[in-house]
Amino acid sequence: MTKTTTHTITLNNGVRIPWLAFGTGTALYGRNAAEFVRVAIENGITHLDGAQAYANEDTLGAGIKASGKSRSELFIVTKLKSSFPGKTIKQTLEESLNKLGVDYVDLFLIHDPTPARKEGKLKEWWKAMEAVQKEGLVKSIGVSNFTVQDLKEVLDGAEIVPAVNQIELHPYVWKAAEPIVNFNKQHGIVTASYGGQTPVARVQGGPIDEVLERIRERLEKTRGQPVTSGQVLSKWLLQKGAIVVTTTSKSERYMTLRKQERNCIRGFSCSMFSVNER
Ligand SMILES: NC(=O)C1=CN([C@@H]2O[C@H](COP(=O)(O)OP(=O)(O)OC[C@H]3O[C@@H](n4cnc5c(N)ncnc54)[C@H](OP(=O)(O)O)[C@@H]3O)[C@@H](O)[C@H]2O)C=CC1
Ligand SMILES: O=CCc1c[nH]c2ccccc12
Repeated sequence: MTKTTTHTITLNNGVRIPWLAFGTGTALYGRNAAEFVRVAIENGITHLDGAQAYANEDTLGAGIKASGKSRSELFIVTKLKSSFPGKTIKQTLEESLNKLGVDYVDLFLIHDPTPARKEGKLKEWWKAMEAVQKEGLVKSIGVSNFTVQDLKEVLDGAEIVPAVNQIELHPYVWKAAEPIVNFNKQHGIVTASYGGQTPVARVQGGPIDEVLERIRERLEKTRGQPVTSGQVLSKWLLQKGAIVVTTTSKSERYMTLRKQERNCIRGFSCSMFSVNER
């Protein structure tokens, strides 16, 4: 198997997380993700973003198995679903591990603070997250869609600071996201982004199109090779210090994703990143 270069960010517990992740939600939600995941891994992507709510952890697991990659070469994420009546957080995680066919995940996130917030149970949920990390079922724990207020509540009395807060991040939500990104940074929490391609994938014709096009053209000229608006958006995320969780349902875009990582990082010196061979 060929070795690939992976750009990683070091989390607050010393664990290294690959900067680019392949997501199994949105386009792949509830679908058989196996072949998409296998091909993503074949194209050098080692960070796989799943969730209990995506209803496809079993096929994410099948794709991982079919890739032939050893467990230590992959970074597997899953997220706690919003509601799990009659079960404990640990039980839902054990079900995920079973479906994924692994005995630990690299990162386990609380997907959505809303239900716990409503019931005043954010601290209780976080205690249960800390417990599964201590038991070795997950290497790192974190959160998703958490506001500054949610984070403050969890940090008050936490034994383990969340390693990651995965949030929607692109220029159209920057005003709302900036305080969260800053708070994450101040507390050693790595920001992971989703929805980063929104300006090209979902809101074409918006006010930043012109700026994106200007930057794209300039980069294309200086690099002497094609640059896409999507790459410009990923570079924007990189400059904010954010992990990029993206996805595609089209095989022709896999190579672009990998190229996107190389092109985004090349020529951008950032002490946050380390490069390692896998
Ligand atoms: N924590 C959370 O609450 C959430 C997490 N996520 C995670 O993040 C992952 C990615 O989320 P998502 O919001 O889809 O990510 P992106 O914003 O990166 O969007 C990916 C989508 O953009 C399309 N796309 C990519 N490039 C282009 C282009 N140049 N022109 C037009 N369309 C393009 C792809 O379509 P195509 O298939 O045609 O290539 C794909 O469907 C999810 O799979 C999930 O794992 C997502 C949402 C919420
Ligand atoms: O991951 C993105 C979609 C999703 C599924 N469940 C939740 C809960 C809260 C926010 C987003 C999502």
